[in-house]
Amino acid sequence: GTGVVTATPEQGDVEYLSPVTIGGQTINMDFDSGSSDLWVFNTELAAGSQAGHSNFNPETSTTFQLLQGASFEISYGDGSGAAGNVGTDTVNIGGATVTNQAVELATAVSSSFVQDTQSNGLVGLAFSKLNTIKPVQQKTFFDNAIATLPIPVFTADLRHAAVGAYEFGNIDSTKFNGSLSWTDVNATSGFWQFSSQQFAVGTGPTMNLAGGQAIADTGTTLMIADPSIVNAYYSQVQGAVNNETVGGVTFPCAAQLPDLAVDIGGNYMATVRGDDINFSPVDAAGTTCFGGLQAGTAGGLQIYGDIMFKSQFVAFNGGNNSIGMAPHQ
Ligand SMILES: C[C@H]1CC[C@H](NC(=O)Cn2ccnc2)CC1
Repeated sequence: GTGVVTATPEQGDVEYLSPVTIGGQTINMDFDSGSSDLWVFNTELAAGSQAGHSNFNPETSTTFQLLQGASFEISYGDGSGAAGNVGTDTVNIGGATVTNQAVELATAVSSSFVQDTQSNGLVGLAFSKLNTIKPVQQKTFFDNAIATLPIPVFTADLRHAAVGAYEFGNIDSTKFNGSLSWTDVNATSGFWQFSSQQFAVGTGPTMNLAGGQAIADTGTTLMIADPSIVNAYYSQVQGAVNNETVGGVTFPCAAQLPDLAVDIGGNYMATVRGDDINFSPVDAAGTTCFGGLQAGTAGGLQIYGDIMFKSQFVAFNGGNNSIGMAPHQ
């Protein structure tokens, strides 16, 4: 069958949380198309880490089975991480159900996860080759579910400060304008990766980024692009500065922010709304704002995170390794 769950943004759209039922216990988790582990806060964790969270209890699940000798250890691009043991259980996401899903029970989590009490773990939706379970790597929920889905697809419909949805096995055409533009994905890296070699700032000329590559990453809050794109963009924003203290580009909150169009696989120019590039105030007075578009390393992999998803409905096709995109309706 298909599955559909809400995707509810935390304050400031830092991340989006969706209900996942594990062994009959429903827990709000962060769906991450940039990683491939499903790990959860649980009763094995130290009490101090469990505090404030929903904690899966493997002992009260009648379907949980420990995977003897298996463990996981994952670290994320922002320096956060988790590690622990592994079992299997029935995982149900809005009706899409996998009976023998690897469920990773963290016994250690980094402080940023402990502090974020709205989030109780991640559901990795990148390719299974990135799964960190040892000695035997396990599959993602999507990989396990794909054969039972009417179509081998999941979609992300993320919104600014509003409830959106993740859907498995169905493309809801009422959620986007026009038709989806499809692009082949290079899964070699394990990410939903595509070429992104052109961009345009506002109504300006299309510019080239030779060899540009990007991934679609729902688990990253911002949009991390090549410095050439970031410089071209903020050169059009009065008062934009590279603010070392804050750790990125800031600008006056009243600034007029142009849209940014980025090439998706040579097939489609995805327009990211300027409003969504005004990410958050950095000062109490709300005078100075932090940019949703920030620079990565020159020539490095670009990470199109939630800032892009707020403008674009995205379909991930695991049947033919492609990504479909269209503006939200
Ligand atoms: C090379 C890329 C670097 C950025 C990676 N994204 C994340 O780490 C997103 N995330 C998940 C939990 N906390 C942050 C994806 C790989």
